[in-house]
Amino acid sequence: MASLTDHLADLVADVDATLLFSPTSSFHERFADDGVEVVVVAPDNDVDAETFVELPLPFDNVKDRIRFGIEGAMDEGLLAEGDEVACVASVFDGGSDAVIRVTVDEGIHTGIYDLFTNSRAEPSVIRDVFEVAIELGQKGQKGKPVGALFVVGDAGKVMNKSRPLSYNPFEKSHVHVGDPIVNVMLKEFSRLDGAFVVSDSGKIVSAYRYLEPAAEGVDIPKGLGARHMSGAAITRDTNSTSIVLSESDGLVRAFKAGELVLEIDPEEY
Ligand SMILES: Nc1ncnc2c1ncn2[C@@H]1O[C@H](COP(=O)(O)OP(=O)(O)OP(=O)(O)O)[C@@H](O)[C@H]1O
Ligand SMILES: [Mn+2]
Repeated sequence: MASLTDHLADLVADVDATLLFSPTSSFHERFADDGVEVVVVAPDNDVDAETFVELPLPFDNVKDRIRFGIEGAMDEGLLAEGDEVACVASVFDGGSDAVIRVTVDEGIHTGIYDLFTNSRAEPSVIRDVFEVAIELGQKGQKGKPVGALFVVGDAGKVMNKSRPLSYNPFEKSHVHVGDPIVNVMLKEFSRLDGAFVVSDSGKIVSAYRYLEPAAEGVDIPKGLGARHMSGAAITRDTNSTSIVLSESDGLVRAFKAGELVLEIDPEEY
């Protein structure tokens, strides 16, 4: 046991900050007089933490969750390059069951925090679109895998860089993503070709859009096809964010400024 205890002591030695992921109140209180910066990362600030980073998605992938927390804390000036951080998180459902030590550096920065907080679209809109894409990835359309492409934010410009493949079923309607009925409609229409265009505030502007962004210089992982390429490229050509569900590998990916910033397996949610 001694070596295990030593290892744990090493893990947390001389850290500059502790990140507590979704702590209970009593657990959080124990850190009050610790003498190091404590940052709570959670969906809500139920524990009234002084320094708090809001998690918009549960991020089942612990690396993504930690990246989100660290990038958020960096953005708020709580952490800086070179800092040593102890992250206390739950990997299984058993409360705070893991301690992970991370050195803050550029390598950890994927833009995952930026994706939600510095997009033109409201963070809740990005989250709602993610949720639709994740659900669609879990269930498919009538049991069959489907793909879908959502371009969120800067809708006017996105419309200018695209053309209709057919009649727009959302023409003149004023419906918003996040509304349960609308989410059912989006899933129905995922059989249609092309992209959904969603405004900054979450209004569904169009379905059936064929995107025609300039794709030169867009560098996305090899093996991804036209849906992903056009979805990535439009985010360089406009101020939008794309959320893409792949029909072939079932993953949900997000692109911003022409780059892949997040990859989620819906089966893990
Ligand atoms: N430029 C585009 N704009 C909008 N939608 C597109 C565009 N190109 C392709 N798509 C849509 O993507 C669908 C799949 O195309 P493709 O297989 O080349 O993409 P992919 O990136 O491999 O995606 P998947 O992993 O889902 O197969 C097409 O049927 C079409 O609906
Ligand atoms: Mn394909």
